[in-house]
Amino acid sequence: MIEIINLTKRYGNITAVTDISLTIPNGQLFGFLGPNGAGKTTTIKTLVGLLKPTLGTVKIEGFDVQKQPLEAKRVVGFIPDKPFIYEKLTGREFLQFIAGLYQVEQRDVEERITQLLDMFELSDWGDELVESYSHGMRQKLVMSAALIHQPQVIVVDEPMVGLDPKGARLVKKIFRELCDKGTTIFMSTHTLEIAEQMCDHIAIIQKGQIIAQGTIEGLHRLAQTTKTNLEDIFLELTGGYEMKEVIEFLKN
Ligand SMILES: Nc1ncnc2c1ncn2[C@@H]1O[C@H](COP(=O)(O)OP(=O)(O)OP(=O)(O)O)[C@@H](O)[C@H]1O
Repeated sequence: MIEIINLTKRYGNITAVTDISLTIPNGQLFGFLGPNGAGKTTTIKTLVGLLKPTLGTVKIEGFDVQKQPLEAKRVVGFIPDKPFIYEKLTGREFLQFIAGLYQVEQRDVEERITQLLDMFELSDWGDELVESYSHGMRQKLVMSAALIHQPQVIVVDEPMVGLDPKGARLVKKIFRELCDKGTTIFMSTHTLEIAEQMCDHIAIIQKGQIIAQGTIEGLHRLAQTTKTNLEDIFLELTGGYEMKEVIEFLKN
């Protein structure tokens, strides 16, 4: 479970996030949808303890991310949009390194790595250096690393950007299976159709404020029946050109 309570984040004079509150229950695949610069990454970095809120509180599985950072970090897996990976390690070595940081029981590490490489279709690449990986393979390796300690909550920034359609469908399947087993996923995206294809519940952020939230059906209804500017926002968010192929593939 994730709780965001009256979160505000300012950078100097710029207010990136203004008083947002959200509760995401266990097992939900939650979509955080908004155009560029809306405040998605700022919220995500606050959620995982990389930024300190100006005001408000963020809790992961009941742990206050500011006051109980170690407890919170133990139960969360973070997949950033611009990940850092050690190029001179093999995929397997990178996962061993991350398992060490999370203090995964030594006797479980190899089995877990084998499972993850298999799950993300990287088994043939586990012993190759990361520097030889494609962008999509790196992304799948970073996702494997975020799952190594079997977190109850996953926070992921724009997971589909840079994946090819096959990779996107694999990630969609893995996320759904994780949620079905009770994992909570908080996922940002700037593409309405990605949110539509993947998420149980969506909140729309614009200029740092939540302007609507609900199921995708509920949001479409709201866009048609009220005098909000939701329709314009939907137009802005609908199918970024670069995502068209991925979206088509996800629909099947
Ligand atoms: N380190 C920073 N210093 C100053 N302003 C920042 C900083 N990081 C973000 N901002 C500003 O805060 C606002 C929200 O940015 P943020 O990166 O959270 O948006 P986003 O929704 O993730 O956008 P994108 O989809 O482009 O990644 C923007 O106006 C941005 O310029």
